[in-house]
Amino acid sequence: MQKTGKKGLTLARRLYVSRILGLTLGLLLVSAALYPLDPAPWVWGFMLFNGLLWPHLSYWWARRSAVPYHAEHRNLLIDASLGGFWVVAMQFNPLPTAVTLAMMAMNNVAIGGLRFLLVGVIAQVAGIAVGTVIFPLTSVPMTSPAQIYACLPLLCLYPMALGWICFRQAYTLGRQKRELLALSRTDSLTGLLNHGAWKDRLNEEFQRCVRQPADGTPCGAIALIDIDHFKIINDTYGHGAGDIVLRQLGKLLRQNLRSADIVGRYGGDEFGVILPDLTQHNAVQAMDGLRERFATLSYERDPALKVSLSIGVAVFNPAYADATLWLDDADQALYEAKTSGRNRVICHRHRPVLEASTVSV
Ligand SMILES: Nc1nc2c(ncn2[C@@H]2O[C@H](COP(=O)(O)OP(=O)(O)OP(=O)(O)O)[C@@H](O)[C@H]2O)c(=O)[nH]1
Repeated sequence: MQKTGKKGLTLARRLYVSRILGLTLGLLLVSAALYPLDPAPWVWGFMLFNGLLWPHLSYWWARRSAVPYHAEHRNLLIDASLGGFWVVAMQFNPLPTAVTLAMMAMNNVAIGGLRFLLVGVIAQVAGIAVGTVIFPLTSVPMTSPAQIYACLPLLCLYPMALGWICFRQAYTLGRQKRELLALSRTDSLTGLLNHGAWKDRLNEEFQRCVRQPADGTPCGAIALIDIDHFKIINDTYGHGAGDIVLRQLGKLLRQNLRSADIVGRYGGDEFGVILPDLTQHNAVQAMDGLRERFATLSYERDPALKVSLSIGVAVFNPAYADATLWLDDADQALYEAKTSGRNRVICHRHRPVLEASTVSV
């Protein structure tokens, strides 16, 4: 993340490194091509400025500008036009010319796609036009063996560096995409799966149960958990205290269930749990253990606060056409738990399984 909030600072930093490398190696190539042409001293001076000072000056310029992103686009156009200029100064020496233009094209297409490639070509043509006025063509130079060697470092190292920069960028984007995906599936208050993500897992679990052979092995159960009189808790102790209760319940669920169990915040004060491979008896026992533990929790901020849970459980039934029917049965059991006095676990089939006062399965 950019701490300053300026758009394009990361791009400017990336270009700073690649510009230092590209122009330093380019300096070697241009010097080798210019040397036999015996250019004026100012040409050598300008070449040294372009190769050694321009990378730092352009970075400083981009950092100081209000929008470094735009400044870097301008800098890249200056790079391209200077490239055109040096091509003429080298009297279109074939290999240095081809390497210079190809490396710049690769740079521009990597930074701004085809559109920027085209704009870069126009800038190069402008640089060539200026160069032609200053350096009229006098010969048709051939590339000497020394000049071929002078081209090799740029030819070999620069594509590798640019490839590495692009790889790092793709890697960072991939990581950020994964982080965003995880965030989009997480409930920010409790850190559990959110409604949509939990329902996706329920559908997956339902499909697994449908595929499971009917050999008597239990497929599992789901539970809907609702905090009793949560509205009164909010009204009496404040919304902040209500949030603490929700977080406590999330923590209790995370810490007391198996790693295979899938917990999510279904919405408001309602939580969903998928309990793979458990029998009805075991699922109800696990939920009742949670209910009891939660009822004993105390709250530092509000010592008088006591909170209970109502829980509806439904085991998988092969007759279900889809996961919604499974969920409906758990919801119906939860409704029964609420209407029959709260603070209890009810398993679907309209039969009270566990109550606060009577623990029998
Ligand atoms: N503090 C807090 N409250 C929430 C949040 N999301 C929903 N609520 C509140 O949760 C309460 C849920 O209340 P109801 O659905 O009426 O249920 P209840 O008061 O628990 O009553 P019963 O379920 O019948 O026992 C509402 O007052 C919502 O405003 C949240 O993220 N934080």
